[in-house]
Amino acid sequence: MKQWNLLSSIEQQQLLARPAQAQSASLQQQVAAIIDAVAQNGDAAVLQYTQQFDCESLRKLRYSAEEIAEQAAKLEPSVRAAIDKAYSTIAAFHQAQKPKDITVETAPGVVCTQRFAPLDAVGLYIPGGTAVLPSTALMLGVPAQIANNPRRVLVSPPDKNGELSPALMYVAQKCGITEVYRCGGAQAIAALALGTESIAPVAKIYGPGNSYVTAAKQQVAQLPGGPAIDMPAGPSELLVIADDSANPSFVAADLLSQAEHGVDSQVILLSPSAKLLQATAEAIEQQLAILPRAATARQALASSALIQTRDLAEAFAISQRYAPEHLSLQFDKADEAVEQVNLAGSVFIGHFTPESGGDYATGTNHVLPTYGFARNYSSLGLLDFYRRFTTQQVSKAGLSELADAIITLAETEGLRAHARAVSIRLEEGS
Ligand SMILES: NC(=O)c1ccc[n+]([C@@H]2O[C@H](COP(=O)([O-])OP(=O)(O)OC[C@H]3O[C@@H](n4cnc5c(N)ncnc54)[C@H](O)[C@@H]3O)[C@@H](O)[C@H]2O)c1
Ligand SMILES: N[C@H](CO)Cc1c[nH]c[nH+]1
Ligand SMILES: [Zn+2]
Repeated sequence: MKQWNLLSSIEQQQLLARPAQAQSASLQQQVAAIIDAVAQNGDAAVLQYTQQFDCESLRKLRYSAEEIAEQAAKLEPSVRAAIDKAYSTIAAFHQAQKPKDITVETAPGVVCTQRFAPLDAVGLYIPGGTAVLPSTALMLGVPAQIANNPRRVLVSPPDKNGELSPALMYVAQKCGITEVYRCGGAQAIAALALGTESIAPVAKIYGPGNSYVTAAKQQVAQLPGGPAIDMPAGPSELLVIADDSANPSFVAADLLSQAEHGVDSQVILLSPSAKLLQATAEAIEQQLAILPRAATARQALASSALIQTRDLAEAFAISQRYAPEHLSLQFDKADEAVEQVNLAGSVFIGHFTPESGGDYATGTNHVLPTYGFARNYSSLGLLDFYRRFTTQQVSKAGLSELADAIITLAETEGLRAHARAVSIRLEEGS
């Protein structure tokens, strides 16, 4: 446990540093080589890497419609019901985000519109290395379905038997996703970006993943004509601000829920109460004793921190500086503090709002910016599945109205042809 105001500014900085990401030059080169191999050899390269990393006996990338239905039918009814419940809350929240076109007459005879068009093809990456995450398929599949993107392509690394889980296939079916491929890692991202014999390229790639996936997304986005990507969504993070009114067992459970994701996850507790910090540390130990992923969580806890602050205001300031993926506020009247701590991917307000609620079923999207990018990137939402574009229509009278401004600005910039495109119309009439 550390006391914030006793630390030097370098120590404070070190305490809030994210675990080093595996973004080394050699990883970048390895990913570039995989992308190149897919560019040269298409499906054969995707298949070869998938055999190497995921399933040696894999022979076929694509799931047919019958195979999707067959896998989905194996799902246990209780999991099916859980997915149905999560689907309905996520759909309700994203449906409400539907954008509206706008039309504005900006000057007499000058009509501008802003319109939204669904992207024609979206690639949804569902991680499958250390854990299979059908919930992530809901977070990407539901908005893509509501936006009505004509092509919705799901890729995910297969298990040792070359299969994707029944839960994942049930989500695909529910979200109307008919293109499903058994491949993950950089090779799947390359296939979505460049296209292969069997996978046509997509306009935008979504979804979290490990360092290979993240590096591949960044590299393909820089190719000429390459796809757009959603955001840097890396290892999970949680920052909790709590005071004496919090229940230490709840706080400990929340911290462990994100620590169990991966060894590079990071969790932070800020509190003015030494008593709460101590009780939470004890509760973490008790809960770790019965946690199946305790080894992973322990490694994540090694680069995590419990920090005593002077008061809640100091905790808010630290949180704003860290800009966590998830921020949990566990103190009375937490709803009144949200405006002061808005630099976070998603905020969990009050004692009965566990972070895992948002991971699965409150309705918000769990694909969120990590690594401090919450400072300048948004949480994933329905709008990310659209392109926004504008139109303008100007009548002759409207052009007369704007002519002076356009011609003067064009001449100020030394762009005579721009000015002429206006004056010629007014001189020559119809
Ligand atoms: N921020 C978010 O919104 C969010 C949501 C869910 C998950 N996550 C994160 O996503 C990540 C998922 O990672 P994962 O590993 O479980 O699954 P993954 O699907 O991202 O990666 C698995 C793939 O990595 C590739 N790979 C593995 N070792 C390789 C090697 N040596 N060389 C080249 N390629 C290799 C393989 O192709 C394999 O299929 C975790 O860090 C998790 O915390 C983040
Ligand atoms: N907490 C993760 C995002 O950081 C999302 C997730 C999926 N399943 C469970 N949790
Ligand atoms: Zn989670």
